[in-house]
Amino acid sequence: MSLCILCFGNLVYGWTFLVKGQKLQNRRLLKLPKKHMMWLLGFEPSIDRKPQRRRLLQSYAIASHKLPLHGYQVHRKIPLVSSSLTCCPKILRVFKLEFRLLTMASNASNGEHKATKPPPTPSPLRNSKFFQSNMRILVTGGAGFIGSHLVDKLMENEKNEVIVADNYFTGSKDNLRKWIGHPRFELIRHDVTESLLVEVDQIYHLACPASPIFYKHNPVKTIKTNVIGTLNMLGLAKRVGARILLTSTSEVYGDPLVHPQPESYWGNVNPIGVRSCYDEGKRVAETLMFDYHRQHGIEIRIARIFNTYGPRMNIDDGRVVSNFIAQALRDEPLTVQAPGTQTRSFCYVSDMVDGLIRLMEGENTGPINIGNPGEFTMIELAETVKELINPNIEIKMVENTPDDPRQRKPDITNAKKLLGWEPKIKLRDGLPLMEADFRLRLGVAKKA
Ligand SMILES: O=c1ccn([C@@H]2O[C@H](COP(=O)(O)OP(=O)(O)O[C@H]3OC[C@@H](O)[C@H](O)[C@H]3O)[C@@H](O)[C@H]2O)c(=O)[nH]1
Repeated sequence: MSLCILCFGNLVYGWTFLVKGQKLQNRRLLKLPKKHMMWLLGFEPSIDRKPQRRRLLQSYAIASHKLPLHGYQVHRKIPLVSSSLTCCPKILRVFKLEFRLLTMASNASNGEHKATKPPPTPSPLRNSKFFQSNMRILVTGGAGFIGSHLVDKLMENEKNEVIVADNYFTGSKDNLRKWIGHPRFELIRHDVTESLLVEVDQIYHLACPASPIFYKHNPVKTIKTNVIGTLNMLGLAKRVGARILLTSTSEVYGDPLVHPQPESYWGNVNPIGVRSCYDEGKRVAETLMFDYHRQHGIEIRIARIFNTYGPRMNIDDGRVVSNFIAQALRDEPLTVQAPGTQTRSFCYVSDMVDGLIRLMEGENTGPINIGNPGEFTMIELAETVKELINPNIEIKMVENTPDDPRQRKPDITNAKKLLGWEPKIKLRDGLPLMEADFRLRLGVAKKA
């Protein structure tokens, strides 16, 4: 592999990698400190203002003789192996990153899903930030249940700056109160169905109501959020050259006929049902992600999230775990929706966040299932909540809603193999952690 750099004075205008006969080119303005330029060129850069001489003499190219040099002069060859660049680690970092971005276009990133273009050039800001090893990260839906836990984890890294965009439809500022005012944190009231202009390196795109009662409340808005919201975030990723992760859902499998569900299963979804604003919406969002990847080279990641629970879920969120815990604490009957034999697999939120970050940081586009394969019927879940939280409570069978999936369990072979991820927290250990948070928020003390 060899590298050709076009530069003038201490400004680099672009570079070309030659790998196995293939050229990977990028145009990018990069200002390097003089000492780095000297190291690259092997002599001190000088600027000659006369245009012809500028082209012939002072526009230096460092290249293999195999590369067409567009009329630039060859000064020396640099084989791009670590040993030749280790003396200048900052430059090595920039070109390694650049090389990774460019090879993405030529390598198959997900089996047959090949990008036809290299990823868009990251903003100059991102470039300079790599010298400080900083990442500016946008989390849409960051005031929500999973989003706020993700923000906590990202903020633990002192090199991250986090921007949250949330319209507070289901999220709450309260979930982020410990970060408000922090110099590395910014909170914007923003609806993703409108475009957003920010300079970021990574986008975690979570924004969308996730509880069936909320997403069915305004289905047109839900599908707009999934389709227009994802289009807007992909447009942003394209403009600033950011990597984008979509939190898709196990609902893309609909009422699955394959059990457990591997990522290769195409699903069994009702396209005109009451849940389709969400499940079909997320399916379109996945399509958009892959089309932007194939057509524009955008770096994408897709997580298919299975049922998740933990502290900060909305108390009256309507989902089964939050419902059962709130009911148990309020001494109300646990409402099992008929027939009660339908199954779900519940993942504790810290495991979920860990999986999302691994996916973002790794090299696989996905889609990858992130969920806990421990599978329970709703009757079993009610009995567990009763046993752990309130043994005197009644379990009551109530009517179900249309199109409720009868079974759901993730096949996490890919997550284990590709991300080295698997959940650590069992349902019986996670429920008491959520109970403690609900007790605090409901003001219900534990009986002695
Ligand atoms: O009070 C209740 C609430 C729900 N249920 C049952 O519990 C099961 C789970 O329902 P939930 O509302 O918690 O969530 P669902 O599994 O239907 O949807 C979820 O799927 C995965 C995620 O992407 C989403 O967060 C959410 O859409 C359903 O079978 C439902 O009928 C009850 O038995 N009692």
